[in-house]
Amino acid sequence: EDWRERGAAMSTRQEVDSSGQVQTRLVKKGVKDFNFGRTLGEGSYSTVLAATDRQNLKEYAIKVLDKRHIIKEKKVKYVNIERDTLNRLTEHPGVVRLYYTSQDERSLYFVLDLASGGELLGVLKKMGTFDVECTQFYGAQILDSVAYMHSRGVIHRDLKPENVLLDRSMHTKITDFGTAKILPDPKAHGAGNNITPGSPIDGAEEDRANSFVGTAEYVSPELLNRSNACKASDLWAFGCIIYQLLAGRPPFKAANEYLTFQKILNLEYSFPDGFPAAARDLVERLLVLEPANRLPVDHIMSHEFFDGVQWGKELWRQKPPRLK
Ligand SMILES: Nc1ncnc2c1ncn2[C@@H]1O[C@H](COP(=O)(O)OP(=O)(O)OP(=O)(O)O)[C@@H](O)[C@H]1O
Ligand SMILES: O=C(O)C[C@H](Cc1nc2cc(Cl)cc(Cl)c2[nH]1)c1ccc(Cl)cc1
Repeated sequence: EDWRERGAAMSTRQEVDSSGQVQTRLVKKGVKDFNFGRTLGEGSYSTVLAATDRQNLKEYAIKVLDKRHIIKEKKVKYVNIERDTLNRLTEHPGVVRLYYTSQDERSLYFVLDLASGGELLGVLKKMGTFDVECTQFYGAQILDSVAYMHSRGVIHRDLKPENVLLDRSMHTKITDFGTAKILPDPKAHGAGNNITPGSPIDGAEEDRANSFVGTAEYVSPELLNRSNACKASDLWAFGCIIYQLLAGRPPFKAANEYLTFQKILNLEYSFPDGFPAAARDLVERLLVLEPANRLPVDHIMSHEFFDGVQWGKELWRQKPPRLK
């Protein structure tokens, strides 16, 4: 049955019922069904541990959050947005998959895909810069994943090499959806309020979640001009990432956030000598102040810079180019 396919989330228990019959019950897995391993990393409100499912020996990443800390730091909204967003994005190889959530009296748990290759940022720092072939491949995987998110009505709002993880075969897995925006579903008119059941939030927290601004170097001008993020905001960040993979540094970087924001609003950046022409043309069509004038996803996919890239399933089956 389908629960076997979703094996990660369910396990069976043998129980004797009132008439003495042995019953096989389907129970949702708890964290006690896992052997916890090494710490993969720490966030401001979370610890991520490698864990092995004792039953099927599969490896996962489990993100553990302390309930008291989440509530004290007023992050309940973010945790529930992360859960709601990940629950909408389960059908793409380029997005970290959430198998299920769990909780006990002290903690919340996200049981996620394990991305054991670390962050793209780490690989880039080790390499210095990527060559065109690697930038094409990793750029294409990130773009394919962003296209999927947008098709599911999700804007990431904090795309950056730090949030692009790598799995064991060095394919990308985008993570960190706590600050994502879920666009109102055009079909479901007035379907209830948008408060997730079981999440005590107040208006101030709601406003904070909406007024979120991403990481300085990748934030789009419209977000700095106090207007809301749109899908094109993720494409601005994508342009910054393509530039950074080839140049080894993001296009807008200054001594402090305020000066970085000024550079963004004045579109103050330049290309290093030798920056490949096709990549330059693509970046120039993405780092555009007016969101509506940025290249849309399908035009990016057919841009000269991505000539030769096989989009769709093939992109996720092929061996990544060796990082040299
Ligand atoms: N699915 C995963 N597989 C492997 N490592 C992961 C996974 N998810 C997160 N990590 C690593 O664990 C660390 C903490 O991630 P987490 O999402 O908890 O916090 P963060 O978003 O990095 O930090 P902050 O909450 O301050 O933004 C990160 O450095 C990340 O590289
Ligand atoms: O079971 C679900 O999926 C819904 C719950 C909702 C939920 N219960 C919470 C309790 C606390 Cl104390 C804090 C938050 Cl953010 C809480 N969010 C939940 C549990 C675990 C996680 Cl990681 C996210 C959301």
